[in-house]
Amino acid sequence: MHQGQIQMSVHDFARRVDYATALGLVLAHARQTPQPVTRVPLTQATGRVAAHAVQATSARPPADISALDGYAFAHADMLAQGSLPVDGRTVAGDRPAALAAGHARAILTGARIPAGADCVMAVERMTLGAGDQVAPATALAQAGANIRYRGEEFGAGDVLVRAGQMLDWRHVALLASQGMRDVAVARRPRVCVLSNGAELAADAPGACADSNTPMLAAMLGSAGARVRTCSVASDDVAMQAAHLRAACTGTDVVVTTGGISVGGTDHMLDILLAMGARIVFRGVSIRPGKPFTMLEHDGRAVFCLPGNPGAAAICALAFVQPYLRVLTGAPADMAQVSATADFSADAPPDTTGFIPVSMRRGPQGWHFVRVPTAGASDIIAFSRADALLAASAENPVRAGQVAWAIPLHAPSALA
Ligand SMILES: Nc1nc2c(c(=O)[nH]1)N[C@H]1C(S)=C(S)[C@@H](COP(=O)(O)OP(=O)(O)OC[C@H]3O[C@@H](n4cnc5c(N)ncnc54)[C@H](O)[C@@H]3O)O[C@H]1N2
Ligand code: MOO
Repeated sequence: MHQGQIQMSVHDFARRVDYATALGLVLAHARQTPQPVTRVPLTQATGRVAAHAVQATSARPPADISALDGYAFAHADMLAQGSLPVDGRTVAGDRPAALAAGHARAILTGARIPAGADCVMAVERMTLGAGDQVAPATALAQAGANIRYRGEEFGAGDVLVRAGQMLDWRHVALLASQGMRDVAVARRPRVCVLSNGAELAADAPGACADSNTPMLAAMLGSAGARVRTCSVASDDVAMQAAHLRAACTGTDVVVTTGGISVGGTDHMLDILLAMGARIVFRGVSIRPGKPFTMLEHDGRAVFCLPGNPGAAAICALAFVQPYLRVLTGAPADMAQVSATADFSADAPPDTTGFIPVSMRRGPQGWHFVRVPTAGASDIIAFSRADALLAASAENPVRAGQVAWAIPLHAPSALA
């Protein structure tokens, strides 16, 4: 279909944009479409993005406290008298009475320092003698020793979590230390992944298993999206249109794979245009992934990824993931990794080539090593690689020089 001259001007890739332009358009759209805010319990906050900055409501420690189990006393008294009688015991959670003049106080770790004391020594460094007198068994500690001072970690009003911070156990600990039980976060983007093509039917003569739907659900789900999927094992326009309309219902983002090139069964663009969608860009000068097309439908982003699984993965990593991050208020490129390239690569003019690389630790640090790939349909290259390097005429990869890459997995999975 659409073999005519006029039709081709909409459908072909003559007006494709370059990588930087496409990414800029993707991120600009995300910035003008912020996610609503919701509150989640701290136990469910990992992987969510803080909607606002959170400030400390109280200092930490909230008072001067003992770092040890031992005895608290006035340094000058111990220096003058050599030993001091013990006037009692203070434990964590107490509000201790002031130290009786010329006395020591038994004190436990985390307990408040009684007024009048300015030094703590560990119990194993002191001897307790007749008449409940304590004396240093070793050299007397310095004044101020073994006291954790009020606010030495942070003060009331200090920023504990920045807006846009991806939360994990570190922030959970900080917020819990303030008595907080929940936190305001951006709602998880609701994504529908829709694959299409008659070859996806199990009984098709040349059946092809749908790997794109599970792949993208896994990738975008681990990037924080709430993903639902739909596999349309047909090239029928009416059926695909019905599923695309359903995909748009109740979602923030729609991701399609397949049916976006210029073949006779590539219907995604026509269906979306008929639904009133607007083209943001049609095609990108990247390899693989050239047919990647972005539309906007009723305010939501619709990303049409090529059906070739390797190309679909690259477009999702390079564009959809940053989109989802920015949508939730997180920085777009928080996940880039750098290392020294151990190979050189140029890209054809006006094209950005994506190169899978593995990361190897050498005596001088980490290196990017090229992973062979069969191209746009290749998915095994990704499981042999750790990151994805972008090479262009302006930014060629040069052996011995530092390069930046999009990681394919969490750093803990590095061999
Ligand atoms: N005349 C031109 N033809 C093509 C061009 C071009 O510029 N001019 N671009 C080529 C490029 S580059 C790509 S990439 C493909 C993209 O085509 P589509 O996005 O329309 O994808 P399909 O044709 O539907 O499928 C391509 C390929 O991928 C397999 N596939 C599809 N869906 C899935 C899935 N869910 N899971 C696994 N594999 C899937 C499908 O069987 C095909 O082998 O267009 C070129 N053509
Ligand atoms: O750009 Mo296609 O995605 O190379 O096969």
